[in-house]
Amino acid sequence: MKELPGRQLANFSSSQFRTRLVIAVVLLNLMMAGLALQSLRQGLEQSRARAAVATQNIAQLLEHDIAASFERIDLTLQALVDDLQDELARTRSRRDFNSTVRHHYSRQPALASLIVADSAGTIIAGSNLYKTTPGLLADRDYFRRHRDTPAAGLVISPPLRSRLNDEWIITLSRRYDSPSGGFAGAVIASVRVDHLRQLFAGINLGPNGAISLRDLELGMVTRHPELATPEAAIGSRSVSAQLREAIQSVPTAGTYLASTRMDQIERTNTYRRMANYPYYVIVGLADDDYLLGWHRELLKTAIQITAFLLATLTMTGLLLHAWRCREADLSRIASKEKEFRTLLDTAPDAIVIVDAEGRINRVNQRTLITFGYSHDALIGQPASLLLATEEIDLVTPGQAGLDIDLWAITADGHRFPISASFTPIETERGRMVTMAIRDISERREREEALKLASLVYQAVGEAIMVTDTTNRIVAINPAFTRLTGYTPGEAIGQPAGLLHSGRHNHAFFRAMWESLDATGTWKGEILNRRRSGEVVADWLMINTIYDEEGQAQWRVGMYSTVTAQKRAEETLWRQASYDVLTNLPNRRLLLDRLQQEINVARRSGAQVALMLIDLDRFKEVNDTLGHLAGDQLLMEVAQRLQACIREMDTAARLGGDEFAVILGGITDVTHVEPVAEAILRALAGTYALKEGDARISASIGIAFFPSDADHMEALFLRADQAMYAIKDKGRNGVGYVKDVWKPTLPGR
Ligand SMILES: Nc1nc2c(ncn2[C@@H]2O[C@H](COP(=O)(O)OP(=O)(O)OP(=O)(O)O)[C@@H](O)[C@H]2O)c(=O)[nH]1
Repeated sequence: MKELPGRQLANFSSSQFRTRLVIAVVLLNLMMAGLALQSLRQGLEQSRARAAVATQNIAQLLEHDIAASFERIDLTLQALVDDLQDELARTRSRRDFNSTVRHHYSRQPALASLIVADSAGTIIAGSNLYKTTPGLLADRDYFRRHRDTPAAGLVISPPLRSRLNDEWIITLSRRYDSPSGGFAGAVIASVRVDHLRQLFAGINLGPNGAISLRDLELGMVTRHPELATPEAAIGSRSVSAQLREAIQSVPTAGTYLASTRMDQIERTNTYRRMANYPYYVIVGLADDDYLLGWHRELLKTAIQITAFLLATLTMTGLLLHAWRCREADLSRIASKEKEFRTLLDTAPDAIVIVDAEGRINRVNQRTLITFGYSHDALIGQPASLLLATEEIDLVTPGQAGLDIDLWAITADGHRFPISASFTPIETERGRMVTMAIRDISERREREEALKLASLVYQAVGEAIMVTDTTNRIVAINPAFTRLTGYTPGEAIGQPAGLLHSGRHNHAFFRAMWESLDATGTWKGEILNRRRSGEVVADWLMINTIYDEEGQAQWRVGMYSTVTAQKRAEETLWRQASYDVLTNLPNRRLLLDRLQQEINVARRSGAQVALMLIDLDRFKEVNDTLGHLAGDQLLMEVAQRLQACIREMDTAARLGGDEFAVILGGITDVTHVEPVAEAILRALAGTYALKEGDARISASIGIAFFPSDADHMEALFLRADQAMYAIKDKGRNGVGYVKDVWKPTLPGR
């Protein structure tokens, strides 16, 4: 048989599929994660780039602001210097410059103070109240610089503690000269460091942003936000290594990433050295602030990636489950297909499945063996190829469901009879017809043989009766009707005992059945009763027909009439076996039957009872009523005896006034005594003889085989002894062996 496509699908390795699926899902997830990471990295870089640009812009802006502010202050200082020098040239004397100073100071709101010192460093004019302590500023670096270097120009100090109010300030100062050109003093503008810090505070750099202003030695000038740490103190040169490296490589401006020692916050920083002033402006945006959006993006991406992972895992799980279900289905289909193929191939019939076009779609092994084709040679061929009968139409629906005897033809042209049955089946490929073909050659031969046998059976001269296992008549032939007078209607269904004459005892039939059971045959003479009532001796031969399991199925009895010779033999036999006076079996036949019963009892385990019966004082009958009366009484005794026993039991006359009875097949010895008592009673009744009434009694001795004796002669002896014991006791009674004979087993 060809394999179905389902089997090929089932062969596709499921572990291969699972591995590929898992690899694909893992790769897909890795790809998604890679893309997401790439996008995040780009986002991070863009954010950093934007932060760098923002800090650069702010640093530039601040530089301009501070420079503009310092320039304005310088212009004020220069204007004040001009005014002072003009005044000194004009008056050649020192005068009160306070009004001039305050005039200029009022135009500079950024200034903490504006003061004028003379050549000794003593403040001589000021925007605010000032100390007139002589030489108060003489030790200031910027003052000494102006005094010693006429061309010093604008001098900007590092952060200082104001000697006027102790505030942190930086000073911008210029020298002014006397009309002779000598050093006359300095004008000094103070800017509160805190003022600069407030300038920085006005710029929004986020919660963690920072701006600082440092001098060229990187000493802290001011910082926003303020910190109380030593690193953030004015003058502190504690800066990150990254800043030092960046300034070393590019002193003018640059951007770097670092976390400061003072607050440990990671920032993108831009430093910028001011063009005309000794300061670095450093602007830092905290990563946490400017990456807030990126962090949200990161979270969103992580959620998306996780969702994608879960979705793909779920999909994979569902797919694997579906695959497993499909595999289970395929395996079920494959198993069904295997079952189906096994069924087909082990079927005793050739089975051919024919499609709607009448072409062979599928066949079993038996078809190939029966028709002698190869599988491939049959598939696709018209189904009529197998049939020798042309007119059968396999396709027409009406033909399906049909059982019909046809002729088939093998590959080598051999024709043989078949029984074909057509059954329609609906398949996914449309309606098909299953054709089950059975080779009936043997059946045909058997039928022919039976037909012949039947003819013989009908025509034969011997009477034949067939019985079944229940011993009922199932068939008779015309010769049987001629012989017995029974028609088939009267005989068939009746027990075989229909023919019994009642002349045979139990032992006769038992022997017959034993022979039939052992050998299947029996033959002998049997007294049969005709339909007319006449009893006739027939010669019967019985044979047994067995079924395939060896069990008896039929018994065939053949009857033939007993011939004259057989009749003569029968007469002789009767004379030798029966008592002439009483017509009871004589001693010889009795011994025969006793032996038969003993044989049966040996096999069956039952008991046999032998009764010896002797009439009491019979001589007196002879003596008083005459010998004929004695004969008559003996005949009457015979009849009374027979009336007391069953048909299968035997009553015999041994001679004189001695009789015997055999009771066979005894399973319970207590059943024997009532029979013996009945015989006693029957024989004791009055005998109405021609010569007058007579009364006698009898003495009975009973012995059992095998309990009293293990063979016939001994059995006889024991019964005789039991009988004589009764005679001795006074007659008219029943005696048993056990009463007279104490068993001395085994030598009884
Ligand atoms: N009428 C007739 N008598 C016979 C026949 N055969 C034997 N007898 C007689 O039967 C008698 C048998 O007698 P026994 O059995 O010896 O004695 P009994 O009178 O029966 O006494 P017990 O047996 O001792 O009770 C004898 O007289 C025989 O002659 C027969 O065929 N016909």
